[in-house]
Amino acid sequence: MALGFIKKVFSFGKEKPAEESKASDALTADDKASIEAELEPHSREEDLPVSPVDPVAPVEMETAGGPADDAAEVDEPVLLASTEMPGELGVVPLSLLEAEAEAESSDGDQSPPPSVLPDISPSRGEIDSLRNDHPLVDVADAEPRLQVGGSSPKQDVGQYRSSESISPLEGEMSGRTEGGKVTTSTEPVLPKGFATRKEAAPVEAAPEVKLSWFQRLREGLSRTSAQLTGQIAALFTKRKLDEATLEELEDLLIQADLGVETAMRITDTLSSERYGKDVTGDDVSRIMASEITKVLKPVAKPLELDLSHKPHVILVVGVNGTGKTTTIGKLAAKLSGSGLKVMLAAGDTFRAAAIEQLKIWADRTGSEFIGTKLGADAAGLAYDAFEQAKAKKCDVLIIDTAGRLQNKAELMAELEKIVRVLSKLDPDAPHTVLQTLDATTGQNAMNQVEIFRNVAGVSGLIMTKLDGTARGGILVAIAAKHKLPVYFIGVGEGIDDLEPFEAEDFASAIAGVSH
Ligand SMILES: Nc1nc2c(ncn2[C@@H]2O[C@H](COP(=O)(O)OP(=O)(O)OP(=O)(O)O)[C@@H](O)[C@H]2O)c(=O)[nH]1
Repeated sequence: MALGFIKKVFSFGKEKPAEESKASDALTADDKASIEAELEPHSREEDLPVSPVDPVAPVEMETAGGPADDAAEVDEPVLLASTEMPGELGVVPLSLLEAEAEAESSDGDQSPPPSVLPDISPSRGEIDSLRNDHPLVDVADAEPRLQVGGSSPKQDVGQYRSSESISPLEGEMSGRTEGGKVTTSTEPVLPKGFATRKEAAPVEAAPEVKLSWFQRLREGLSRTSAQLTGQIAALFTKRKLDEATLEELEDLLIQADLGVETAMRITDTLSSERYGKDVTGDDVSRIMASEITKVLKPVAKPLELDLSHKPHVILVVGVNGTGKTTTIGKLAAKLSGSGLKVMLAAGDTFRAAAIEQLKIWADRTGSEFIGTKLGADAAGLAYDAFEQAKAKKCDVLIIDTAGRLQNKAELMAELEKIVRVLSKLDPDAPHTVLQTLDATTGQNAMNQVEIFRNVAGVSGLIMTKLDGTARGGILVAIAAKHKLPVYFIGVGEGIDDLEPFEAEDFASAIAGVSH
């Protein structure tokens, strides 16, 4: 296609018609040389001057020609394309170009108005000579490269884009000549020395992988297990099993909160199997997992519901912050998810946020909700809840309670009263007293079980936050001492992050072995 014209466009500034180059004539030869030298490096797109963004066409302008002053610098083989195509195929009507050329030739002032692209618009003479030189090529053919970004050439929207930002569609629209023939191609044909920059494929964010509950349990207990297995491995490096190593091992196991009873079970078994022989850390871990499983298996029980009660009343107790409210929400989700009608009662009347939090869980799980005002009598609320749950034929009523151990006497009195009131309505109520234990608290959990067991007659446990930096060893000690059922474990804050307690899983996570 109009190669002559393209050449002209590319060599703009070097072969200006006399009338167009008057402004630059004012420059000295030295000035010109320095300008040319300065222009030379602008062979890369990023070096081109950037114009203000066109509000009419706020599109992917990679390179834009500035107003007329800057235009003199665009002495580059930059292909031009329209961002907004006036008229058919975005071609500037010939009449406009002619009018522009006329205006230029008649205008005494040689510095063109900034809104026009005088530096690259062909003059009338150029257009005519283009016609004569290439009779088969319509002038319009050349013009998609010569664009004013609006319908009027007077608009200050001289958007120049490098060929790299010309879309394939535009490339297709802008026919070109090859060997004198008009061709169309989807890719813009670039001059030698140029290459189309391919857009880098967007980097896909790695999908967030949610760990399985067992992985979270393992991770939560990894501190306990890593510390323990590391110490055990160090203890048994190139040592035969003797009294001293057994004693040291027992100490390590007790420090890991497993309790004296379980620690002795492990050392006894190890001693009977390997006394006087070489022992590796793996041997100890395997025996440890097996002995812990034996301690936990009897307490890993499902939470039994007696649905003949309607409602089966579950009273949830525990120190504040151990996860009572969250666990109630998770339980409600499981129960209502299996079609049971559940009511949640906000018996922690000391904390407005606790009431609000339980209400949110009730809404989330489609459970009935009953609450009272802040500071109201919790036992009264428990009574009302029981009556209402009966009236509404709820299958399960779960009652939240306050857990401020710092006021132990008051707490004991309140819990005792709740239990007493409930048993007036049903001698077996509450049918389950669940205590939540925070796995990150370690040894303190043992004391908590003792206190709440005496006050509220705890009948089963749920250990929460086993996904955190848990110190799960204490559950083994509690199981060995209290033999209370452990129903579930909390492995996250989400509604589904409550798993039935499995002795083997827990034991192997603590011992750091796979099973
Ligand atoms: N990571 C983790 N966080 C938990 C788990 N269970 C509860 N939590 C968080 O522990 C915090 C305390 O939980 P709550 O349910 O409010 O505890 P609470 O015993 O009802 O506390 P009070 O209302 O103050 O008596 C909240 O931020 C819970 O999201 C769990 O299994 N894993």
